[in-house]
Amino acid sequence: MEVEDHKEEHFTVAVRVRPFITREIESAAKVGWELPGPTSIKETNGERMFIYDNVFDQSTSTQILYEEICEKLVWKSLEGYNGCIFCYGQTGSGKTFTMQGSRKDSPGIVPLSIDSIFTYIQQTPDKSFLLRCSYLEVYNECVNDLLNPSLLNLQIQEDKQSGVKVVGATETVCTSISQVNSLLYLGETHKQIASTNFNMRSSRSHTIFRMIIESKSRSEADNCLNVATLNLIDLAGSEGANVHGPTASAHRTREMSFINKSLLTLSTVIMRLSDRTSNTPIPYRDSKLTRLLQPSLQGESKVVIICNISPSLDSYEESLSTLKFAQRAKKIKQIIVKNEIHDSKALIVKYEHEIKTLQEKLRDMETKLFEESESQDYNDTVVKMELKLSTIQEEKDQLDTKMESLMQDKLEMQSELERLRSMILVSENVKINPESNDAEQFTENNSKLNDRRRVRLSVMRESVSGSSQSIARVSYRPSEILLKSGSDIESRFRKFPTIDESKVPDISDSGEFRETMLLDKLDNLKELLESEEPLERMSMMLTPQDIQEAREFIRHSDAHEKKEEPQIDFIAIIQEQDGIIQSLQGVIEEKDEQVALLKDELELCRANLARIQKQLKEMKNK
Ligand SMILES: Nc1ncnc2c1ncn2[C@@H]1O[C@H](COP(=O)(O)OP(=O)(O)OP(=O)(O)O)[C@@H](O)[C@H]1O
Repeated sequence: MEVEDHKEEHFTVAVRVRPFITREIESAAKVGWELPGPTSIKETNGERMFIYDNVFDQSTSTQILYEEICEKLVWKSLEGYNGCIFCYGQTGSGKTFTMQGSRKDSPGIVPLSIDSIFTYIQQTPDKSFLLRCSYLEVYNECVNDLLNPSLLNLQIQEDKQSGVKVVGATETVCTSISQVNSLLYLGETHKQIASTNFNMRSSRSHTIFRMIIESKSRSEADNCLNVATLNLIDLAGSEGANVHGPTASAHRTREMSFINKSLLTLSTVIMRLSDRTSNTPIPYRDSKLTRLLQPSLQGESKVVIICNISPSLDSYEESLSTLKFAQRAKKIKQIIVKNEIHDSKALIVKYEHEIKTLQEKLRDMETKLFEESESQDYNDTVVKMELKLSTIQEEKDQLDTKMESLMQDKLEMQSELERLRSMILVSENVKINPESNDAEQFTENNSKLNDRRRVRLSVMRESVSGSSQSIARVSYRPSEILLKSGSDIESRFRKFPTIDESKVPDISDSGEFRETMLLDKLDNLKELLESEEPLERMSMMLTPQDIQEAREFIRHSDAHEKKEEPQIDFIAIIQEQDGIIQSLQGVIEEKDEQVALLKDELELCRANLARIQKQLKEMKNK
């Protein structure tokens, strides 16, 4: 603690005379006091005159009063000096009007102080502040929390370090004027108010709005911290028996006796403090009010007392008593000290430390997030998955197309089968007469077929000798199969012996070929059905064209050699092909599942990436 200039200071004491109110005007009350100057007040019907720091007449607004005697004290509290402002006076003399006022028409000292505090903070960029507010009332000698009505009869504790403290009282950290005003409003709703003969809205309790102001230089070099308490007190008014009339309830009488007792104790404390020659103990502990005011009254605070009086002669005695109280208070001197703290117990230091730690954590997290979002691995994974997805999608599309064409082929084969069946029936039952017209027709067809056979053989030979790059159909020898495929399938079948063209028998003369060609193809087809590769299996499928060609070829040879056409099991072929179609459907379904899974995974990856980027962006904005 540091003594400011080591100078003694008096309490600042001012008197405020309110205007006549309706009740007084109606009773044609006479003026009891006149104001000869800005610091003096004199009896209208006598010689008594009192001098104070300020005397405010009926026309002075609370704003002027505040600027004259309160503003400096509030500023001082922001520099680390405790401050206490309270209004004293008889009931209905204007204490609440002066302390609270009305926000709209005539703001009181409390809202004006709050404005000053925030203006000061705004205009002091080299310091940081922390503001905590509490709002208490002393009602019937019980300390109640006005910010939490369930907290009643709180205990007052006193220790050397933290001074007088109300245990468990709500302390709210406030960061804006509107937040403090909300607290005030909340407190007002819980305050004890009743209607009396003197005041429609009479305060039945003493209320203490307390702000604890921590302030600290923002310079690293200066680690000194100031903590000040600003108490803004609206006392209940002293009351005579006439305040409630002869029919006063026990409840009101009890309230009145508590109010008067505590005010009397305050009066005694002020009297003892003003008489420095006396060694009599000061009875702070005789009332809750004086216990709470003790730190301010015994020398730790700058104090401003506003004594409110009615101008009416009818209230002369009460006003005189108030003026005498003010006169005693005026004599009190004290050495004001600035509260400087050099340890880290203050909340602002604790919070600053927490902020620093959190900022460091945030920076770490930001770096991690940045690294992760920038990580090649992560992006690679996304790219790889996208690629995989598109490959599988392509494969699936390819399979879909093949599937469609297979289905089409199957339909054609079925219709061909029907046609062939009818033809087989005809050839079995009907003997062909070579002399007939039919035979002529047959011979003509036969020669056309032989032409086709020759063309076909030359294509086959060309293919086998490698002159054709894209082989539509490859025939190695009669027992080999007919293939339609791409180069991979082609190479797969290069395992078959390479053909020696000179040894290729004349197809037209080969009776074996006619019978075995389709059967071989069927055998190969069966063998390849075991294959793992659906595309290869599919490529081995017989097309209706294959079947028709083979059929015609066989029929022609049979006719030529006058042999019976071999019975080819087309139903078996279709069934085999159905098997392939089914297995293909299975593969397509698998692919569908894979695509769906990959899409989900990719979505997740993208969502994660978006989330990380968003977090990063928010952190950067902060
Ligand atoms: N300076 C003033 N100008 C105009 N009206 C005032 C002034 N002071 C007080 N009044 C009016 O006088 C009445 C009583 O004032 P107020 O309630 O502030 O008295 P009080 O001292 O707080 O009374 P109590 O001790 O019973 O609570 C109110 O109607 C208030 O509006």
